[in-house]
Amino acid sequence: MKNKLLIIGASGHGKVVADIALQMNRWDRIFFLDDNESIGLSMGIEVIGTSDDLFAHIDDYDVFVGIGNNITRQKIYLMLEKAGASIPVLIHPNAVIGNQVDIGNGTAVMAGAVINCCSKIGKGCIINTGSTVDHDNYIEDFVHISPGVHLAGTVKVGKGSWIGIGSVINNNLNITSDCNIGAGAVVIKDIPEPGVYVGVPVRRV
Ligand SMILES: CC(=O)SCCNC(=O)CCNC(=O)[C@H](O)C(C)(C)COP(=O)(O)OP(=O)(O)OC[C@H]1O[C@@H](n2cnc3c(N)ncnc32)[C@H](O)[C@@H]1OP(=O)(O)O
Repeated sequence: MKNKLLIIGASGHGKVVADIALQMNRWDRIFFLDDNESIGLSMGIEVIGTSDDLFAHIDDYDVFVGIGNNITRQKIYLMLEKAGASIPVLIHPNAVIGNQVDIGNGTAVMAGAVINCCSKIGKGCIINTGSTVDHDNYIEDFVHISPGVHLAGTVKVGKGSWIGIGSVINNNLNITSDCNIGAGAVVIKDIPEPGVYVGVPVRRV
């Protein structure tokens, strides 16, 4: 662990990530990188360069990808991992994490999220504000569980899937990789095919 943190992405998601890092009180200094060169400061935190500058900083900083898009976050995360970057886990102090929960590097757990016992969360995930991930879930890498989502017990969510805000997933279900579940959806059966699913119960669109 380094005493400085560099967050890639200074807009919406990156700011929430920075807020968690500040609340964790673990780093002496926090900075952003962002490809929008017009952003000098975000949340009062200095933007010190663009993604082109990333590898110049890798030895001196812990690095976290603060980008909400699953594909972009995965791409940058894998580059960082390959380069040997130190990538922390960020957990808001007001998240609740149960016993025997395993959380991969590069994952952010936002305020009010609850991850119950024996769940495994992959790397580069977002467990967003006020979502609940109940017991024995398996959330693969680069998944986004949006704000207010409820995953019942023993749910599996495949790599890169995005579970939309306020949706509900019944217990003992598998959602495959690269799915996009719409806002407010209810999933009552396995989803074995990648795609976009909306409604109550969900239908593919
Ligand atoms: C902190 C944060 O902000 S985290 C981010 C939180 N945001 C989210 O979770 C966003 C979730 N995204 C959605 O719900 C989106 O609407 C998606 C991804 C499901 C669909 O987006 P698109 O692929 O662009 O689909 P599009 O908008 O063209 O809609 C396709 C059809 O699905 C319907 N539809 C789209 N979303 C929903 C939804 N959530 N519930 C019900 N129907 C929906 C549309 O009305 C449309 O129906 P029609 O063909 O009969 O007219």
